[in-house]
Amino acid sequence: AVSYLGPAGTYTEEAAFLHFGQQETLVPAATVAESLAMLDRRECDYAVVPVENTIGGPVYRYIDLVVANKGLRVVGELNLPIRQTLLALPGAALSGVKTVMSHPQGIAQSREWLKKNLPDAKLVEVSSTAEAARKVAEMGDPSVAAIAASRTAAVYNLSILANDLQYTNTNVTRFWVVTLKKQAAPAKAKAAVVVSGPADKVPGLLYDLGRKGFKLTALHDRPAKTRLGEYVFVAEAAGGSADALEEVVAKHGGALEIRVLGLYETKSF
Ligand SMILES: O=C(O)C(=O)C[C@]1(C(=O)O)C=C[C@@H](O)C=C1
Repeated sequence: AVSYLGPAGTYTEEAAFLHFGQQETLVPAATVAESLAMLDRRECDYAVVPVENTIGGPVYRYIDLVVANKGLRVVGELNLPIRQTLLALPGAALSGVKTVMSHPQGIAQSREWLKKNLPDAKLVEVSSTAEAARKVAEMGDPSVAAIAASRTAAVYNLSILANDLQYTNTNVTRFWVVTLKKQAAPAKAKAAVVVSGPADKVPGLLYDLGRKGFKLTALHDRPAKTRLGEYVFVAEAAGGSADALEEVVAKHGGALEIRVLGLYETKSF
């Protein structure tokens, strides 16, 4: 089974379905933390987690949760185009909308549209886009709207008041598929490594990764919570081999603490 940030109708559910199809049961969780806890409790084998969006940037809360659980491995990645719609009760009018609810990323992606079309609306952050839609249906108040996927309208019997709220039509969210299970890595893949230590030791590591065929695709710095100048970096790089990665990790493993978070293939939709 696969856990995802629920309820039914989230983008994470769509990503999970695109990755696993009918092969796995999809199980909604109230939060990403809860969806990862389901792996610890062996209730699910995999979890799908949003990690980055074109407009909203990295979802640090979620990346930190994945990194904090040292047994987790990234075994897959999906890039999913995100088109945001405004959902409300059937019969509701855009001019009557006073409150807009969504996941923080949904609000961030729609900020320009909201400023132009609903400048006075109160913005309320909830746990997911589908949770916002579910709440709109439950409240039965036509002045409350949700930013969510168009397909989510049908899940909660809502109407679409507006389409394409996202700032750009190249809006994409990146998801990781994570697991506690041991799984064979593909021969040539994208790699994610968690690197802890002083910042000045990192360029050497990145240089050697590049030399060995890994093209850097992302670099995140998170607080190590030890002292200023020390960080937990998450570096992602594509195109190298497992052997080359092992070599580079061995070379730099003295100056830095390096953990391979995963070797995985990327699917873009
Ligand atoms: O709320 C959802 O529908 C989610 O799946 C979460 C999430 C995210 O965390 O970025 C996923 C894709 C979109 O960028 C908006 C929200």
